[in-house]
Amino acid sequence: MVSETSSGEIAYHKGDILTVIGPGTRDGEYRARHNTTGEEGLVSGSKLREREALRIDPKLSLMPWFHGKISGPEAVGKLKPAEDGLFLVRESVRHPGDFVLCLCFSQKVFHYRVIFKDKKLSIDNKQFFYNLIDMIEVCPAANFSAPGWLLDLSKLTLGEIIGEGEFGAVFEGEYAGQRVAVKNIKCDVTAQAFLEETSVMTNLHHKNLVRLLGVILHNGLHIVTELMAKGNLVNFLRTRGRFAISATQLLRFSLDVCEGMEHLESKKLLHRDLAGRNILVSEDTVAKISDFGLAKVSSTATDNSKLPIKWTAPEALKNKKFSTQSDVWSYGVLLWEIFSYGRQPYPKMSVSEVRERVDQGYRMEPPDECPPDVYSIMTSCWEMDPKRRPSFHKLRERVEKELGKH
Ligand SMILES: Nc1ncnc2c1ncn2[C@@H]1O[C@H](COP(=O)(O)OP(=O)(O)OP(=O)(O)O)[C@@H](O)[C@H]1O
Repeated sequence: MVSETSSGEIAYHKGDILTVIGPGTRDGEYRARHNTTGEEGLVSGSKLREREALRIDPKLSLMPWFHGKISGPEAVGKLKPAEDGLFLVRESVRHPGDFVLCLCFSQKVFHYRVIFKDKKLSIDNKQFFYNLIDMIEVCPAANFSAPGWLLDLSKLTLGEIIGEGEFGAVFEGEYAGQRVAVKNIKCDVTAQAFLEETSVMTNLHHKNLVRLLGVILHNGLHIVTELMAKGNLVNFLRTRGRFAISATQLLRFSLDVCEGMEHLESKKLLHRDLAGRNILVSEDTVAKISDFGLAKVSSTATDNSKLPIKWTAPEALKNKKFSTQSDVWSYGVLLWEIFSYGRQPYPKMSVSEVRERVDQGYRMEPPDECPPDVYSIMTSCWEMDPKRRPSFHKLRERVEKELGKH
């Protein structure tokens, strides 16, 4: 996502950490990405100070994954049980000063040597980092976990089609004895973009985030996730309705989604397409967020015309300013969907009308029989000024409190 001020300069405060990603348009200027907001833009070199390489101290709590100078077999011992995605970084015994990343996949531990070139670190010689913390934050997510998450085609059995997405059909299936959902993406370009984005999902484990098991490269790309037997939340609510679903259940769904979003917030990850259609319901009626990390694929590949206008915050529509706060706006709309039992937001209004009127301060009425405190949570998510919207952490507390009353 590229979001910049009108002059193309990146917005930052003193002390923020930026990653230089290339030269700027003028001498002494760089293109940089903000490590926290993810924004990209230009910055003058005179404003930058190189972040010092962090001293490698095994006690440093910022790096619980750093285990100092230990041998390969010792690392394997520490990574037991070898759960997929579990990793540590060690200093090589044979080559002191060299670092090795040890990553578990499929009961095995893979050792990747960390390349040190021009005072920078890399795993793949493509992306370079000033220190291990930055590398670990990005690498398992972006570069080498995706190949590690390749599943075995022979263990997959495909069943019926259970859904149809923008990029292809979704099948029910079984993988190594587990019930799964499989999304098949045939278009090469889209598949490549998805493959890069799914690596974000591999690192996220939370009870309210749909779990990605891995991918299969065959006939395009197959994305294998846990099966969410009760389908998407909007259909779930519409087909059962207010006589079958209690207000407590609606609050439980609201809390489920909020907890999932709080987890993304804590990892500084954005969803960008939070909406009822992207929430799935499990066999035991737990709501989980899907398509996180994937939303970027559609928003970078397309222009504004593809944005889900009715769910997108005004500043994101206007200046592409996506942030956790713009996800909070969408969460407010999602709450409205939940409490109206799956109605389309801004009923009877066209998207252009919504855009214009919301900008002028119009907000949706509460759904029928919506508890006033829940409506007040929604409207707090729809503050025009993103800074005035609550965090997901705060929202979780408010929804929990509401649930306590039921
Ligand atoms: N893990 C799953 N378990 C059960 N059903 C699923 C699962 N994933 C998707 N589905 C079903 O398939 C439908 C389409 O899903 P998909 O994520 O492809 O759609 P989408 O929201 O259009 O996403 P995208 O825009 O990424 O293609 C969902 O609405 C849901 O009914």
